[in-house]
Amino acid sequence: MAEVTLVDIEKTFRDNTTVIPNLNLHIEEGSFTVLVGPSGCGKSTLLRMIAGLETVTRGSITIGGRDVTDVEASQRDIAMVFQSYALFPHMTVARNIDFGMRLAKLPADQRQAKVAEAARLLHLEELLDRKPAELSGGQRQRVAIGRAIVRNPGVFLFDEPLSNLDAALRTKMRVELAELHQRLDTTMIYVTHDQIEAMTLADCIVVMNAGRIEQVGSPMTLYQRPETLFVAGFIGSPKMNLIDGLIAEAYGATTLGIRPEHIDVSREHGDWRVTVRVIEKLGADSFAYVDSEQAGAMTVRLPGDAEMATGDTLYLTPRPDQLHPFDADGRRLPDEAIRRRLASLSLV
Ligand SMILES: Nc1ncnc2c1ncn2[C@@H]1O[C@H](COP(=O)(O)OP(=O)(O)OP(=O)(O)O)[C@@H](O)[C@H]1O
Repeated sequence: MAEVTLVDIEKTFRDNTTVIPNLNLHIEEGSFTVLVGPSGCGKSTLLRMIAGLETVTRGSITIGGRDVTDVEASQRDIAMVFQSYALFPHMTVARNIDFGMRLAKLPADQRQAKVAEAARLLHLEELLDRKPAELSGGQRQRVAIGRAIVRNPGVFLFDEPLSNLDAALRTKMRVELAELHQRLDTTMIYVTHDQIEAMTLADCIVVMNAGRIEQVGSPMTLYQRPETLFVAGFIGSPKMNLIDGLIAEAYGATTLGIRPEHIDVSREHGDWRVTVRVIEKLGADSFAYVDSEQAGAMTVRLPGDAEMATGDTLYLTPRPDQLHPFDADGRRLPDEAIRRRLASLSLV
């Protein structure tokens, strides 16, 4: 188990594109940290630099207190699991898991015990004699994780390990990964562009945008208190409503955010009169996509059994304590700004 610290990291590729200008990050020992952000923001590059598969242009990386900036990947006390599994097709599951330990010339009895332990942890006991082609996608990914586990690394690195799996299997593997982290209690750093994966797996999320860190925090902190407009729009599904114009200005903001579940809905009265454009029924909840003259297009959460139809008129009232005000640079305004405004409206 080890902590990871990145200081003043810059990455410029040989063609002179700077993908990461200057990044500082401390990853706690034993944490499950998820790097999340849109395609091309530099998540994989950052992970590969921690792994030692990519050099850093400037700055330093320490793992478990040891400066590994110029240390080879194999000597960094890490194990990496890729999206593509990278299994040897001609070897059995047991041989695949055993491979690194054979190379390292560990004694046979020790290797056997470790393969058996990994197989037990990952529910692979019945499959040890099969070849990768005889396994499902989820089972192959478990073998790849098994190969990482037997190395007993201080840090596990995962690069979008579930993105080749179908939705049902992804959910199952997500739960298994969370359990694995609880059992092993090892630092895990996980790259994904899927914010649901980030919210459910992480105890710490790092939101990246164009090579910079937007915010670091627990899933609920990012959800309840996004510090930037980018994080507000990125975390949460369906997305937070972001309202510009006069309504935002009335709160001293350039943009006002309100989540679909934080809007009270009435048929008789409220702040904004809206027309229902589309209703999406998901069972437990429904989402209404509505249009209003004052606030533009918005999404509102309703109970699953709400009787509602396209063209209906509704009145919406945002909950005052759930508003997120942002300035013209996309930075969150201090709470006092909104409290003052609400006080002047006698809402609090
Ligand atoms: N070897 C390279 N040379 C030049 N540019 C590169 C190289 N590798 C990656 N890049 C660029 O660096 C940027 C970040 O890539 P990276 O793979 O880290 O993004 P990502 O956030 O992981 O994206 P995705 O979610 O699509 O995998 C991209 O613009 C990419 O084109």
